[in-house]
Amino acid sequence: MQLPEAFIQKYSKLLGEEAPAFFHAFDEQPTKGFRLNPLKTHVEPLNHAIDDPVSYCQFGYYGSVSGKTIDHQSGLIYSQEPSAMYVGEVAHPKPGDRVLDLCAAPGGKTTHLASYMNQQGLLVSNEINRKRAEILAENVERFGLQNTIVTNESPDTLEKHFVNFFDVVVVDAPCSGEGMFRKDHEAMQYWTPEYPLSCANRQKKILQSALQMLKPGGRLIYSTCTFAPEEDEQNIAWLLKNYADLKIVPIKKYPGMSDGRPEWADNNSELAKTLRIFPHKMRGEGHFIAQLEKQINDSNRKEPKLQKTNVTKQQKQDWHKVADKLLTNSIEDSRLLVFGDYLYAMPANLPDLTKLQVIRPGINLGVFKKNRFEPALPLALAFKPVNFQKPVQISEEQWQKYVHGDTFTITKDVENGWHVLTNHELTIGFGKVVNGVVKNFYPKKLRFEIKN
Ligand SMILES: C[S@@+](CC[C@H](N)C(=O)[O-])C[C@H]1O[C@@H](n2cnc3c(N)ncnc32)[C@H](O)[C@@H]1O
Repeated sequence: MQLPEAFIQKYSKLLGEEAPAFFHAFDEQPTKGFRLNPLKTHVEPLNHAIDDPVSYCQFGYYGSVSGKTIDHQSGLIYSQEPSAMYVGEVAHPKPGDRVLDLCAAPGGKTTHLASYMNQQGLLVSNEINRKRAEILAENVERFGLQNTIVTNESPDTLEKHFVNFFDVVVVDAPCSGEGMFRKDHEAMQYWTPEYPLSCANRQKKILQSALQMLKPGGRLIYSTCTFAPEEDEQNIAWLLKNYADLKIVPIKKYPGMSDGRPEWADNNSELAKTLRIFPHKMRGEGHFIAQLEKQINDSNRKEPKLQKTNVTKQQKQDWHKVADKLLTNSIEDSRLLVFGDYLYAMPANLPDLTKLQVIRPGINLGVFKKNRFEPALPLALAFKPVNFQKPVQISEEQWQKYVHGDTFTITKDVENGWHVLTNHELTIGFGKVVNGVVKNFYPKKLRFEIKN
């Protein structure tokens, strides 16, 4: 790969003897990987081998993902570059925690963080870019997350709503993406010698907001997929100088992982506790990770007002008419929230969202049409087959028709009405059965064709 000349000069100087091996790694194939979704691992993948685990990630495997498979469509797997998997592993929130993923699209870290939370607590997954936030919401829904809301805010707006609120904040920062060069050659086109510094300034602003939202005793996980010291050790050095209440928490280093480089910042030896993944030392594209803790102080912590349900009597009736026949356990009415024509189930104890741009305030349960309610795909994906009454098992051939948007026939003894469709013990979506024909409600924008 033809790396920019200034890049070669910079890293020759920084890495010395190690530099040739580092540059050589850019000519190797990128490393691919995926994580299994523990919310759905009552079954093994159908279409992907899990014989090459990533040693440092509980859910991670090496291998590439095919999107047009039951594994992917059902949310059983999520494609993620292996070194990025260590960010979620370091963050490792507990069920019940309040967690913020501040720069979240397309959702690699969010889905990973949720994997430890077992649908409990609250995960706020935020993305500043609207289009990317919509893709993030799609991935959150595919993964079946019940405790996650997706917001589309700038960090400085978000910070006003969640002061000292979160147990864990992840800042997977927009960066100069030097670790992406091998995977995405275009990333190199943006690179100039000045680019890392301009990214570092933007990252400092994001970090300032992140710290406002972190509660005393909480942890901040900062990561980038770049090698640039300006965005990595130098930003952490800046934090330590400017925030007396922050301390670095060491990160466990697996074979091949490297210490952060104090000499690439202000020589503060604490910076060695941060972590670097280099592509010439491990099977991965490269990452920088730092973990910091906000010391306990006596700052005032005011609990925010909670979001109240706003569903009308008629809407409640329309929802229950469908839900009572579809679900084995009901969703509490106090969690129902209407946004436009859509009905959502909020996570428990959700703070008031009135002034925020919200893409998804919880599970999208469905849409109110004139005098009726139509269940939506995310409701099917958020639960297991056992959580639905009378699930209908479909074959792989029927699944292919379903994801293509076609109607298909099933045995005539299946009752008319809404049914969750399953394959291989995984929920796939909803179909409306009318006299042995399954009407297709798979969202148009997600449809795809399998060419045999
Ligand atoms: C490295 S990507 C995040 C990847 C994501 N965490 C994942 O694992 O899938 C950084 C994200 O930050 C967003 N971003 C860009 N400028 C931002 C800003 N000023 N504040 C917050 N986020 C920003 C980008 O749109 C991008 O989606």
